[in-house]
Amino acid sequence: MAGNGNTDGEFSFSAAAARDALPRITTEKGAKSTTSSDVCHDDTASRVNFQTIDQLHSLQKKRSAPTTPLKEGGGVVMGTSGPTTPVSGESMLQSVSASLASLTRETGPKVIRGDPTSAAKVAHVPQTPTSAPAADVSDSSLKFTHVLHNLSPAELYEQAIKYEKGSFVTSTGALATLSGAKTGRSPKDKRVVKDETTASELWWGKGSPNIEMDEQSFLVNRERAVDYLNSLDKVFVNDQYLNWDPENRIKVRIVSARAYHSLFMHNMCIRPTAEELENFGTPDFTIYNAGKFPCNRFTHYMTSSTSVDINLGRREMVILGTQYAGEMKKGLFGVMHYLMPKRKILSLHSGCNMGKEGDVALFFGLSGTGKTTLSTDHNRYLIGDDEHCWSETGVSNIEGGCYAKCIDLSREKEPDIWNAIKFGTVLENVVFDEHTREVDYTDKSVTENTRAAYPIEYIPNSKIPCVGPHPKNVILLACDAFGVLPPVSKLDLAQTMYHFISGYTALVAGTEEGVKEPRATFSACFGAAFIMLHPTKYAAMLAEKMKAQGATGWLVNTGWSGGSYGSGSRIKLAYTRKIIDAIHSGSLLNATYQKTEIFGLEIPNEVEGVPSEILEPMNAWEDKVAYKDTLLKLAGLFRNNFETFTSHKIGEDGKLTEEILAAGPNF
Ligand SMILES: Nc1ncnc2c1ncn2[C@@H]1O[C@H](COP(=O)(O)OP(=O)(O)O)[C@@H](O)[C@H]1O
Ligand SMILES: C=C(OP(=O)(O)O)C(=O)O
Ligand SMILES: [Ca+2]
Ligand SMILES: [Mn+2]
Repeated sequence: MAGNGNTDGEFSFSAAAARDALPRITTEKGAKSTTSSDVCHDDTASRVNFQTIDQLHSLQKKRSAPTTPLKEGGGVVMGTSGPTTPVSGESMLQSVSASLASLTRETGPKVIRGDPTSAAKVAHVPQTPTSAPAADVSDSSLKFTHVLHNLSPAELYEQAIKYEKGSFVTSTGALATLSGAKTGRSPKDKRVVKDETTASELWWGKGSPNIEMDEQSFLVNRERAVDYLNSLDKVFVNDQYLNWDPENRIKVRIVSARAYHSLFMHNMCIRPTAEELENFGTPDFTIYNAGKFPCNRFTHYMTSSTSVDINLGRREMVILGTQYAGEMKKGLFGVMHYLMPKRKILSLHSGCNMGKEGDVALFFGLSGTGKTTLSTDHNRYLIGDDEHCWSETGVSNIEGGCYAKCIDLSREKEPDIWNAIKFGTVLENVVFDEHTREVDYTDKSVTENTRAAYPIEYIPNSKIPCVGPHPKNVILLACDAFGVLPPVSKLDLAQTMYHFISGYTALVAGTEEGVKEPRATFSACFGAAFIMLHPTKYAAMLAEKMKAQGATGWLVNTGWSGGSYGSGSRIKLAYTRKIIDAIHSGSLLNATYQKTEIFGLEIPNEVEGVPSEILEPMNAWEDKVAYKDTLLKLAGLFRNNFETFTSHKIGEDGKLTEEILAAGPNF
């Protein structure tokens, strides 16, 4: 779309007209105009730039001025009421048309830019002429699919509110949405295409998150998603980037049915500038998100109506039967876990921040252990809350946004996250007052997994670009609902690797009535759901990098103290923050330590601002016998879990492997 040089007559206001859109009230005759007889003078005398209501409305919106001249001339023009984008041109439409092309029919979709409700005619990409016989023409090939390409948050708000039930503006300006039946990820419905290459490269079998599917079944699901998307009046297309490391940036395209999904990815991926969008070209990876439209069980490998399918060969992902937006971000994370190690870059399920002195810390941990909460630290620069890369040159965030849990969110405890929930932020599955639209963050009526997705720059001290030097501290977070792991312990390299490979956390079993027993989870590399290669590959890279950089490992229990869930209590966030402060400042490195029994963890005798009684977990338990029993129980769970890894070597270093095996609990 041309900036101001549009001459095709379909769109009639110039930038200058827009600037002077509303008539100025002039008071030429000074005091005279204030007399009662002249009161209507300005009204009658003022000149207007519009003759009709439609024209008036057309003046309300000023043409977006792209930051660079556009290549394709002024052929594509928006209507007067539909959303606009600063960048378009035929190349984008052609590229989207290719993305949406059917694999089973001769004819591709007719794509057209802009909102279908828009009054004006807009340019479209005609179908590529093919030698298809007339008999192959179907109704689907006769209709247009409108493409809403990289809409702005404001436009996406309007789309969501107009067309998506359950979309509302909250009192702080966030967009409240509902994700439908699925309010969390569906790991059991994840499928990865097993072909000749991936059969040997990826981690398959027991413990692996990669449940296989064949190419044919993938194509069936892909066609299902594409047909569904093409059957809609409009689809949303986001062209964005992953990874702030410019040399290892990936171009992603997300085709989705909902404005909610488009805004979510707008926030979560890296947002291209108008110039970058202009030159975007062909994406490296494409997601077809058909949302609520299900897969079906006549398709091989399908076991439910939800399927999240990754095809690394085709560089595509298909989502059917779930609208949970986290599937998209975590699906792409899986792709990075495949692509980055090939380039000798370690992908990390961790938060990351940096102190004023340039000291970088990583926060590993499973969902709910505190990556987002603890990496968002008012005294430090936020590099990212969830997905990172560690290359030869340092760390980089994969994403452009954060995805915070909102349950029990409070302004006092987490002011930066609280303040990030404003215009542009997607608020999933929260409950709010129907009149004031104030959100009740304690309300779990829809789900316990309420979420806010916001651009990283909504955190005031975010580090843009989101890159930093090599980490100094590697913090492993475990929310131990058994209450036996110390609030903090210092780890040697072998222990760090042991706990990294174990990937332990134990949460209480959600909202089910009467469930008192914590449920232990072991998830290799603190993110088994997302890794693609065998865990030992990532572990070997982490060991090598930590060794080379002299980084220190720490294990921090953000869970229970003084008893298991039910008798003890969760360690106060304020205490955990003090512990983290002491790690960052270096003061904890110089503390005096003692070793715990069984797990052999080095625990400090003192941490500033934390009651010393809780530092040794046994002290905090009244019932010492129960403590010992629980500790042994947990140690047994660790040992069982690690059995699958005892036959694997970590990297080339046989000695390290032995040390790692010896770094587990002794009993
Ligand atoms: N001591 C603590 N340390 C960290 N988080 C805590 C603590 N106590 C309670 N919490 C809560 O636990 C949750 C941690 O979730 P989050 O930071 O989103 O985890 P992740 O990003 O690892 O999934 C937050 O809701 C936080 O308020
Ligand atoms: C989005 C997710 O990440 P986390 O809970 O780690 O923030 C998820 O696991 O679905
Ligand atoms: Ca998080
Ligand atoms: Mn996470």
